[in-house]
Amino acid sequence: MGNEGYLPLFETRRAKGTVLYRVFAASIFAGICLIWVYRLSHIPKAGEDGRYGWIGLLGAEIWFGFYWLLTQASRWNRVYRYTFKDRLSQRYENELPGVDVFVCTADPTIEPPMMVINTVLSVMAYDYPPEKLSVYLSDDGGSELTYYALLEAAEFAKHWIPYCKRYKVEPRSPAAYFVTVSADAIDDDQAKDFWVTKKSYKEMENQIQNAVKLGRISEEVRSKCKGFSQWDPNSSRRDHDTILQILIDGRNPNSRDVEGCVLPTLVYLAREKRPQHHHKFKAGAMNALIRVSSNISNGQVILNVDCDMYSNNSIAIRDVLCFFMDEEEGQEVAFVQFPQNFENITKNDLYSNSLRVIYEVEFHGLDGYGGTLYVGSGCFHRRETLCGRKFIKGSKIDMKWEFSGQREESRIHELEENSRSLASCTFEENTQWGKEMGLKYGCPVEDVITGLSIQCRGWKSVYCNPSRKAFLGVAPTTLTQTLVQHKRWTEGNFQILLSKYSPAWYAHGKISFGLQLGYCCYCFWCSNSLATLFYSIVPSLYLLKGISLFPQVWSPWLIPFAYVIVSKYTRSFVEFLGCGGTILGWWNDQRIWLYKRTSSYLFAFIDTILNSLGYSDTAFVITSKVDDEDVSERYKKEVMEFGDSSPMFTVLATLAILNLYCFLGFLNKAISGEGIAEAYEKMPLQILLCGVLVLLNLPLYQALYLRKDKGKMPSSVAFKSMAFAVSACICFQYLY
Ligand SMILES: O=c1ccn([C@@H]2O[C@H](COP(=O)(O)OP(=O)(O)O[C@H]3O[C@H](CO)[C@@H](O)[C@H](O)[C@H]3O)[C@@H](O)[C@H]2O)c(=O)[nH]1
Ligand SMILES: [Mn+2]
Repeated sequence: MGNEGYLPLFETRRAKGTVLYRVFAASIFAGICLIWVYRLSHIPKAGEDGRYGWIGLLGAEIWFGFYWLLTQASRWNRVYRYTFKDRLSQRYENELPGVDVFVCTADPTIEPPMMVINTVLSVMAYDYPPEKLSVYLSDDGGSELTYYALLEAAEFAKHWIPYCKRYKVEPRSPAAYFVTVSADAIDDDQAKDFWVTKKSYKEMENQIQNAVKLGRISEEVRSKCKGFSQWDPNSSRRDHDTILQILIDGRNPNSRDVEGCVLPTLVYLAREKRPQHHHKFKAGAMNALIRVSSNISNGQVILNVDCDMYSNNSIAIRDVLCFFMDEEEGQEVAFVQFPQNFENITKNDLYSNSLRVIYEVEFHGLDGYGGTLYVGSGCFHRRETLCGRKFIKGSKIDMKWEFSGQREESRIHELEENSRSLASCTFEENTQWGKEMGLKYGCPVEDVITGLSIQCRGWKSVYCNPSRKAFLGVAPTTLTQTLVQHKRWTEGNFQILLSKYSPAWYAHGKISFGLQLGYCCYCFWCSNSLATLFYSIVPSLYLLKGISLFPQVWSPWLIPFAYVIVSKYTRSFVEFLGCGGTILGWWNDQRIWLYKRTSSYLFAFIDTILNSLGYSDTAFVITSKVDDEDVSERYKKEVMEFGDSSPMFTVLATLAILNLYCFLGFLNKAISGEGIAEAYEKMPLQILLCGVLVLLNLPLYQALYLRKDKGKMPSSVAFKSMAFAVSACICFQYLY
């Protein structure tokens, strides 16, 4: 428009102190270069001690230096976004677009129906015109229990939504609301409604929990609702017809809440599943939802949330529309991603699952280069760009909502019937779905690759991180779950690097160079495993043998090492605290950093290679959102959980024991031989490295040797890893 006096709907501000940061980063890079020079110029000659170790370290340090450069892309140019929601209301309140919310669930045992409907209720209660809001629940578990819970939720919504709107409550997930808000803090005029609403919530909860305990739907309930007839006795989770029901039709004049206001549309969908057709995990579910919703509500904006990520901020949609509807810059924005925050993080974030630095620093950095990653839950898309539309400068996507009339109850059945085929197994055959349209198939991080392809078509994205968190989810609460989740992400990211859409080459020239580096930073996660493994094994073995691989105390070459180590860790420490972490949290983060690189990333690396050779299939292991009581007790006390015989633990324990053996062996030799001080002068950094590895592993030694509870390391893992570690040390000591 370029009109005068134009007031934008959002504003972008650069982070302060970038110049200072850049100077600091340049100085670290100078240190890294000196380390490379040192390594290259001091390679031991053939036949001298430590030649192979040295060359290996050279490789590792070149890798780390290169990777460090990649990570700079996400710090170089950080930006923050601020929206003007009042201007949005002033200009567009009557023309706001339709918004379709997709909630995904896949398994009623690890994603309990109560959790699912709380998420559904939280998004139904968005501060948004209800006739423009539609909520779709995709149930890949095809579960009668989830369906039943949704039926109950549709009833409860008639009380819950008016309650939320009248008293402007936050958060709007009833479960979260009733635990965070105490009755004493409620005004007298609200108190009565509070108790009535709470009571009806509890009643609903009871009904649903009883059904869950029973494991099936009682005949009495079944006979009350004809929807259950869609489950025939022969159908199973992996083999059933499309189940689709419009529980509330927002366009039906009769669907009203207790105060007579219109309700948002609510739809249950379990797409068709057949054993002979691959269902493509979450991407498949999302694509079915895109089609089905286009027939029912066809909102121009699509929000996806996982079933555990309830809306914690009822005005988040308005934040998003400030980006989409801004007259000058809005037309190039394809999606708006919110950070994923979690409500079950403990004080010191034992498993480092809050991903603090990624969401508080790195994504702001990527945003400065034209867009953040699409990371699934908490992302708003324009329907058209998600369906494959290319960006053309000057062409506009109209967001205005057009009211298409009311719909009588009799027509709902017809609508359900003709929507059903859109979710069938065969619908996508010979179409572009999963390729150019919708979410892409074949990658366990369907979101990241889809977002990248959208950006490669010329679109930008926005990272929106307001101070009131827009979504809160459930993070893994055991070490295994954490490592498995990271393995899936790492594997997916690595596949993207090797795919047609590789940010390393395909994206070149299509997205900005900074963003390209930013993507590479995540896509190269798994390549870190080899360098990290080398660094955490070989220097320790050489320490045991008394061979130095780093500069000695009085050598000037120690200075670049010391500078890089101190400045890099100081930055990381300050950054971590700045993102709201604790000191112990930072220490835990270092441990998980090590564990991820030496197990998740390693397994992801191996699997991706096997996969590309055709030996294995990619899977999507769903993260469990429930725990046994004693597991969650330990989680709350921040005691690490090792009670699982995962092969990842064997690797971790082997490394931990190896380092302990080397460290103790070295101490023993030094004390009885040349003395600690002399050994320290000769090998300061190796002692430091091995010592830190031992310190980081303290909880693991405890789990191996001291703990008695169920979270201790299983004896089979302990036995195997002892045998591996000790034999490796002995072989190295005597044979090499
Ligand atoms: O066949 C499937 C498998 C999973 N899901 C759903 O996908 C979501 C994500 O699964 P979860 O096990 O919770 O994975 P997370 O690692 O926690 O999820 C992150 O990573 C995923 C990609 O790996 C993204 O899709 C998610 O949005 C993002 O939050 C859940 O709602 C599931 O119900 C399906 O709908 N169908
Ligand atoms: Mn999840």
